[in-house]
Amino acid sequence: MARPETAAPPPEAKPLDDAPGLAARRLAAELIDEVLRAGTALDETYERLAAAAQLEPADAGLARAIATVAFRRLGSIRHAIDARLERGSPRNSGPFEPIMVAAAAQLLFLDVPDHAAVDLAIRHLHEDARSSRYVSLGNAVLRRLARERDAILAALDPLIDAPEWLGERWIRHYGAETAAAIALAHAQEPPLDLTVKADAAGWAEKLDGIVLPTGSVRLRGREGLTTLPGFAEGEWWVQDAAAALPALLLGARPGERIADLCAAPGGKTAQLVAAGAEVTAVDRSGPRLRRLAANLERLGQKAEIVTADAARYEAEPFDGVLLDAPCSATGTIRRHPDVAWTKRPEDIAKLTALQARLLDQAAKLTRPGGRLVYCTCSLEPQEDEAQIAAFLERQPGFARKPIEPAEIGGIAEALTPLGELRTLPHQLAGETPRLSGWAGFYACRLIRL
Ligand SMILES: C[S@@+](CC[C@H](N)C(=O)[O-])C[C@H]1O[C@@H](n2cnc3c(N)ncnc32)[C@H](O)[C@@H]1O
Repeated sequence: MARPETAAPPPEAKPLDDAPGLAARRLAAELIDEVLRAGTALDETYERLAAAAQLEPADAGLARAIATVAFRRLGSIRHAIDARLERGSPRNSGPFEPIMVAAAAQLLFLDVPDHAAVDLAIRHLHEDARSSRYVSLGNAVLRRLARERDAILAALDPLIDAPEWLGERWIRHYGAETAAAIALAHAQEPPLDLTVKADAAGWAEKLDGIVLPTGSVRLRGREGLTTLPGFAEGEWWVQDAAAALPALLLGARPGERIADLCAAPGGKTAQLVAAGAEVTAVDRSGPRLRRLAANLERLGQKAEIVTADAARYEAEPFDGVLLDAPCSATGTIRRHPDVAWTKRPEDIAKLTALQARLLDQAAKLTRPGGRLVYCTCSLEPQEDEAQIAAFLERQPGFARKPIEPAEIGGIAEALTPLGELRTLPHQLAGETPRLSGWAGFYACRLIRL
């Protein structure tokens, strides 16, 4: 009798190399790979992958720091690697590229000892059969990067840290000099800005910060946010200084009914509530509205929260409407450097169409005599100045109410000739390059005649 066939036992899975620091590098390379392939935001990818990897907080933090600097300097990193790969990037090499990018980010831009960055990358390349064929190549390139670091850093051109199509648009819209200044600002880590309920000077002193001309508090440090005085008490929230301007420009007064469309996670809702308005916060994302609700709870604030597509949301017209429209977010690249590499030119056209629909609905929700502020965190005029020009053609019952320099701390360079807000990342000089700049924001204030 033939013996029954028994399946061969599965090959024993090789235990993962547990060299200290390797798990952090695995997560960093995975983050770089996934964000570039799937086009998902680094923040949400990190939350998902870090939870699955179950790393020590220090390792998870290091992985995130490596991935963030890798996206901030991706053009420079790729250029430095490619220049040392004589026959180009090897094909079918599995995770070779993200491992090399993560290692180069450490060698060129982070305070990591060279031997740790190189040794861990080599161990990592060994873990995948496809990349293990290129261990000697990877080793040679990384050692050259370490040896030639000073020359590489001296020759950096921040403009290549944005994809070519994006850099070209900045040059077209703002001129070569301003485009270079924007790219240089993006190369710096961003400062931490707070919007305070009251007593900016007092909080600046307690938290070692400076009061910016627009009223936000900019901290000199960046550590331990949730343990700082005033966090648990809900006295302030984190919000880029430029992002704090659109809600101010609406000029909400106590008791006024204000709609905040596309409100989550609620930085601007909190400002409107703090001004004493009765706020209805509308967003189509349930999870993001849950974050808004949690943020308001910490701040001890209340607003009506509505989950809805704002392009179809109907209600009794409001005294004021703030529309913080979904956009390409190219004004936030300094804070979210992955944005430069996940957005595509075709996204801008799609977003422009959605913004127009949202604007038309926002117009219906504004009472006669009421104000409508439209804003985005985009550097693209198509989403901004041109969007409003087209809106005013369609809606002759609205007119611009120009913004005065005094309303934005006297920073006249952030206003267009038509009195619209156009902040750019290189504006707002501070004590050091890291403490300078703000996000790129656009806002236009309209009134319904
Ligand atoms: C720029 S963010 C808003 C930031 C927010 N205003 C703040 O200050 O914290 C854009 C928001 O638009 C929301 N959104 C996108 N399309 C929408 C739509 N059709 N209706 C309602 N909300 C939308 C997104 O869920 C996202 O929360």
